[in-house]
Amino acid sequence: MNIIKYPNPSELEELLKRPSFEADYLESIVKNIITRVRQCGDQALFELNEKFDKVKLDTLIVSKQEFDAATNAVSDELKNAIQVAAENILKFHSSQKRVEKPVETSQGVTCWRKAVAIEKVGIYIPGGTAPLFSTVLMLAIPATIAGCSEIILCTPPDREGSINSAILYAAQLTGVTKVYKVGGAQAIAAMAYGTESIPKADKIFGPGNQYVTAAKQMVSLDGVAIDMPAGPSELAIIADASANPAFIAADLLSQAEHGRDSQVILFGTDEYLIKSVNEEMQTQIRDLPRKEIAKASLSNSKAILVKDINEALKLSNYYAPEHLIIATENAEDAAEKVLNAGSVFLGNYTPESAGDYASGTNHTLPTNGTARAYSGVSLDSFVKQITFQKITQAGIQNLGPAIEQMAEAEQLLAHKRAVTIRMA
Ligand SMILES: NC(=O)c1ccc[n+]([C@@H]2O[C@H](COP(=O)([O-])OP(=O)(O)OC[C@H]3O[C@@H](n4cnc5c(N)ncnc54)[C@H](O)[C@@H]3O)[C@@H](O)[C@H]2O)c1
Ligand SMILES: N[C@H](CO)Cc1c[nH]c[nH+]1
Ligand SMILES: [Zn+2]
Repeated sequence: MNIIKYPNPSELEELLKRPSFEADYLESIVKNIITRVRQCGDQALFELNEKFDKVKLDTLIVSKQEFDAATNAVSDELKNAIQVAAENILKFHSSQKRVEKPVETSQGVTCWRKAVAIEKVGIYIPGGTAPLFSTVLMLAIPATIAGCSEIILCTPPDREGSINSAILYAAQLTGVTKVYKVGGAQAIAAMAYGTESIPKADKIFGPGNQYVTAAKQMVSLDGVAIDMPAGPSELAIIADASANPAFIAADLLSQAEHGRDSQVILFGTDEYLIKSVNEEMQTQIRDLPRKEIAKASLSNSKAILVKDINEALKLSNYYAPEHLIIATENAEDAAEKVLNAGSVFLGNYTPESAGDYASGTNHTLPTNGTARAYSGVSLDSFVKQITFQKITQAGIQNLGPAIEQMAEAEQLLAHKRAVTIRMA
């Protein structure tokens, strides 16, 4: 990783730039894909599967036999691990349920709010470079807790036309209704507009590469809701001399191995630590099967020497990482000053991989600086909050004059009459 010492504020924008495709190029490719799916439905999906995933299919839906075979193919050890993760994700997301009490805002006027599940949700499970079955748990478990009645899933097939067994096992375990063999921007378009085989969803969830993320953003302009832009993985680490360089190197590599366009940033207060982390990474990368991917993403990454923890926090808040590890003395104190991040990991024994798989928090998180305003997926993502109100006859006498005044001032006299007629 490139080491940068004490950067000037004027250099920050360039220094902390994310790797990305040229926007016009990405937009034109994704727009074409969406248009083809809207015009030709399943036929376009079959053609795009051939073009991008090199597989010729004659049906998109996963059959019962395929689900059964997948359940048999997953080892007991992996099933047990999935169970541990699923229980923690269930516990953490169930704790997010809350019931609000009705409020009498004025005498005779009662208002309340109720969370109601989004009926049809579409979840995208990445499968281009790695089959992310953990993402099935992260999306389908909160959808099930919320009570969504239809949970459909799209994921790219391999060259034999199969879906990874653990993805199918996790889908079955968590109540996914149907699974379809299609990936990329075409899967997002199919769930947004519907095709002969794939039903239209009310909201689309899930991470993916830049094509998937751009497609989600484009279809969201057309009435379908999306969770957030959850693109290529990112990790920032704030570390001081108390951090363990081998742990830090392992964490940086863990996100670098996701994809060539992943990015990892180390903000260190100690030059010796930064050097040791770099050396450790060179050793640890050697036996990684995905070392070429990790190397490519490390070329987009940086280690930045800063004067102190406050400076590191300032830069991290500016960068707004998807994940932030704080490996410093008194990490909890530093955490109080985090303003922008998707998910934060504190201390020396909290690897980011814990949140990716099994601690309970959600790993579908905002990237590309959108953590400045977006939250990661949670139970709230799968419900809409509907407000209700009930006004008694005495209540309308009480509140009516204020409404009449305001309606008259806005020159909306039919609004005024709807109140006056009840007060007579
Ligand atoms: N932010 C998060 O919460 C989060 C969580 C998990 C994973 N991720 C990220 O998700 C991404 C997964 O990416 P992936 O590529 O492995 O899988 P993916 O499933 O997102 O994308 C694969 C699909 O991309 C399409 N595609 C490939 N090349 C194309 C091209 N030239 N033109 C048009 N479409 C093309 C293909 O249809 C293929 O099916 C990684 O970047 C990872 O870092 C993010
Ligand atoms: N780190 C990814 C989110 O950026 C999530 C993930 C899934 N599997 C492994 N990691
Ligand atoms: Zn990960």
